[in-house]
Amino acid sequence: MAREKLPRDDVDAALGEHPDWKLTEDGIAIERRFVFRNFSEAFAFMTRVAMVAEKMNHHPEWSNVYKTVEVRLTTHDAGGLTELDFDFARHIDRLLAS
Ligand SMILES: C[C@H](O)[C@H](O)[C@H]1CNC2=NC(N)=NC(=O)C2=N1
Repeated sequence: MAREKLPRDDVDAALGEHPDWKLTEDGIAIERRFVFRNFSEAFAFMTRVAMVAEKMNHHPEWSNVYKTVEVRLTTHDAGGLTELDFDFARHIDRLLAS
């Protein structure tokens, strides 16, 4: 999938399909905060997301404090949001459900 920056209308439409993700202030990324029962579950989630990132060759900007993981998705090569970011968000949301 090309790393083509999405027009704002497409971003808004995609955001509608991913209600748990918010557009960042700078408008070039989407972000979501996950809170788990403990550090171990948070880290297990990060390990699974890392495997998806490697498979997609598309990597998150993220932070972890104890049982909280904050994830920011953007396409560095495009300087903004692409389909890959929303694909990645969908994969991440599915991990939560599994
Ligand atoms: C060379 C390699 O394919 C690129 O640097 C990939 C790696 N992972 C990436 N991750 C993200 N989020 N954006 C990118 O543009 C990107 N590019």
